[in-house]
Amino acid sequence: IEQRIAELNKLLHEYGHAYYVLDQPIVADSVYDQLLHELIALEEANPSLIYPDSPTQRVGGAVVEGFKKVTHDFPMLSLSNAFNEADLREFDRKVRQAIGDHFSYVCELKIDGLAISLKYENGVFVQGATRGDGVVGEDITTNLKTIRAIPLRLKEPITIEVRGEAYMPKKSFEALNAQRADNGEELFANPRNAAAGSLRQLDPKIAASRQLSTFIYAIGGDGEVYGIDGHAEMLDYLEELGFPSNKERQRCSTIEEVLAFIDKWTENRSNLAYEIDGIVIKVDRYAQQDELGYTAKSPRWAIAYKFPA
Ligand SMILES: COc1nc2nc(N)nc(N)c2nc1C
Repeated sequence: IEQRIAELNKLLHEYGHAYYVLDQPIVADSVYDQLLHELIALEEANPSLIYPDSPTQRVGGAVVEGFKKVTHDFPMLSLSNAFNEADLREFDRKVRQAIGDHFSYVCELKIDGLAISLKYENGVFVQGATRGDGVVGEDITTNLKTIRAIPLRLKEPITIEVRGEAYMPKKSFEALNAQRADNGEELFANPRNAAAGSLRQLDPKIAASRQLSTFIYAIGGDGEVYGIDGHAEMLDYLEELGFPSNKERQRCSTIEEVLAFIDKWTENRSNLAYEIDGIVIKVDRYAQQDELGYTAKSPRWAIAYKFPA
């Protein structure tokens, strides 16, 4: 029995990662479901053999009375905004004034969801929180556990805090609103509101039914601690650990390349499976980010270009 339970945990972890994190299923849903039901049955008969990170534990949480407050170990940043080419060129001018011309940007899609922080101790997911005011957020661990793209255990037993965007894919949003229309319920205005509403549910079973996902885009604290000296490299490392990160990121050497990336996604964003509200541009290397530093509330080494509303 122990051996079969261990094998099922391993298989379901691998299949789940491929499907929910890499978006590259390796078995049919029916196979996954069949194995999951076998594990549920074995765990019911042998509760002492339930692994804490078993996929059956994702929707285990009881209904909570409310969400307790959490002070982030590392404050969650906010990005300054750019609305047009002139803003972007001004940002680029300031960067070059501070660190010269030998650097590259990393451009990423700005997912239209809500910011979350995930804490792992020795590789195990222990706490998840909303951004709140950047310093104090709300503990929504039980709801975040229901997001299959969030690994319950990392590939390495490390202690790390990561930040990302929780979001509702367009298809899930359309299905949810169709169902609400049938039930005569009020519709959600957009996927962002639907995602926020889902993660504020006191009953994790409701959050689990909303098919949310996430992309991880940063860590809390100092990347050099992990022997990594740039953001692009950090995103690759986070993927190796088992986190989902958005693959549409691109290194750009000049603001012209950044503008081209923005044009490309201004055109193509309707083809994405999720909504984006802009493009985030970051200076890649940590040493150069440190040189640029921060204003009172946001980094000088990054900017968020917002699409026209
Ligand atoms: C470094 O800080 C940040 N990085 C980000 N990256 C992406 N892709 N999207 C965001 N919304 C985002 N937000 C912040 C505060």
